[in-house]
Amino acid sequence: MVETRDAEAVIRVRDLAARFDGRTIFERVSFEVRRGEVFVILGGSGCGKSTLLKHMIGLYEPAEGGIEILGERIDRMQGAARTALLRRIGVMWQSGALFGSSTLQENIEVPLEEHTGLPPEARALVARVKLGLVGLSDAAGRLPAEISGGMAKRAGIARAMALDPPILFLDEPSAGLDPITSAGLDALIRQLARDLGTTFVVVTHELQSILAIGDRCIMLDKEARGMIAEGDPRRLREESENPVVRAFFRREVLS
Ligand SMILES: Nc1ncnc2c1ncn2[C@@H]1O[C@H](COP(=O)(O)OP(=O)(O)OP(=O)(O)O)[C@@H](O)[C@H]1O
Repeated sequence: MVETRDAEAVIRVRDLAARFDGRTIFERVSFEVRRGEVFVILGGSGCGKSTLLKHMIGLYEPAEGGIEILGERIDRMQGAARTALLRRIGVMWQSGALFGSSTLQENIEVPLEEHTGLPPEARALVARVKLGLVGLSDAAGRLPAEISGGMAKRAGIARAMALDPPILFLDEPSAGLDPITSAGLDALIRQLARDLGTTFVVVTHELQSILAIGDRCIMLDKEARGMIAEGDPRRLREESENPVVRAFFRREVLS
């Protein structure tokens, strides 16, 4: 595991509250994500994991509190400054969301075409490098329909990395994958964090993945409407005295 204790914070969430139509999803959520770590947001269905992720990438406006990404208040930014900040983060949604009629290579070239002035041959080269990083060099010419679910996730990561973002957000990366494919994806995430120094924020409720990839995590809870744990997932499994946290990590059923 990467030693991240003294690393600088690249994301700071302070006293964040999310409300929809007067209904509080969570409140008083505060934590930091440090450079180069794999940070996991976990919790049961409907506790607000995706909602938190959407706040962190500026899609939702906080009801209270604020979010700093790479030293800038994303929730207060607008226009060109906001677009520039958003270019510095990559996001892979659960669906992967590849363009079905384009090859993997073309899919990865899309953000390069939209956001850079690189000539076509340089875009092609960068796309090849990104596909190589996720182990898909041989699949560059294939269409999304011609690849497996695990390959689609890898391609989604390659596309999210097209602009070399220092922070990557992954929404339920192992959803729909069998355990072996999922373990391969976990290994890839760890490798990218280690080799490239990329910071990962991963939303998941897959216990095996959390233990395999997470340097640190927070756990949200629907009933508590907020955070009920923060720290190294392996330590939480051993040491947490919160019955909900213990039950989650030890796969116990709460009575
Ligand atoms: N735009 C929105 N408008 C109204 N309610 C919303 C909106 N987005 C999320 N919610 C509500 O917030 C709650 C938390 O949803 P969210 O999708 O964040 O949970 P989650 O922890 O990611 O769940 P899951 O693991 O099932 O994906 C749900 O009750 C959902 O209906």
